[in-house]
Amino acid sequence: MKKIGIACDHAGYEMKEFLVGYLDAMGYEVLDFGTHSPESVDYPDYAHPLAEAIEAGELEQGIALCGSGEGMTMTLNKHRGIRAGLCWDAEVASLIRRHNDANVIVFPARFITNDEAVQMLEAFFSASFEGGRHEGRIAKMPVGGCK
Ligand SMILES: O=C(CO)[C@H](O)[C@H](O)[C@H](O)COP(=O)(O)O
Repeated sequence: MKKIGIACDHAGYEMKEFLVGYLDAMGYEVLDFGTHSPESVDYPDYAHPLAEAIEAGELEQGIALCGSGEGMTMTLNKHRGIRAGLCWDAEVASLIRRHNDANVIVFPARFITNDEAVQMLEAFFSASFEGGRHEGRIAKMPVGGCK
């Protein structure tokens, strides 16, 4: 069974709950890092634990959500072992796997529908890293990281 981590702030809470149900129905084992209510919280408090679990090898991939997706993406990408891509459509969701070997997909929950999120997730899960010319580009990414 494939294990997937998911994290959000209050702005992504409702969509996160929907996606947890969807992933469960699809047979994924879901590790839910919260948040667990619509009460206002700070997205880094949820982004860092998801990133750390991936870096520790507990998970291969994750999903993150906040209002615009930007705060989650910025925070996750401070981790050397994380390549998080903010997605607005299925083609980009596929490309972040195929070209960037992304290990986290991020959704702007206040700007997309649940159906759009599912379409992007399906594209993300069904794509694989193509390697080749993209290998060297990925190798040049890490600079420091805060974590
Ligand atoms: O980090 C963000 C923006 O880059 C997220 O979209 C947050 O969810 C958003 O800032 C939360 O906004 P709120 O007014 O505190 O609900």
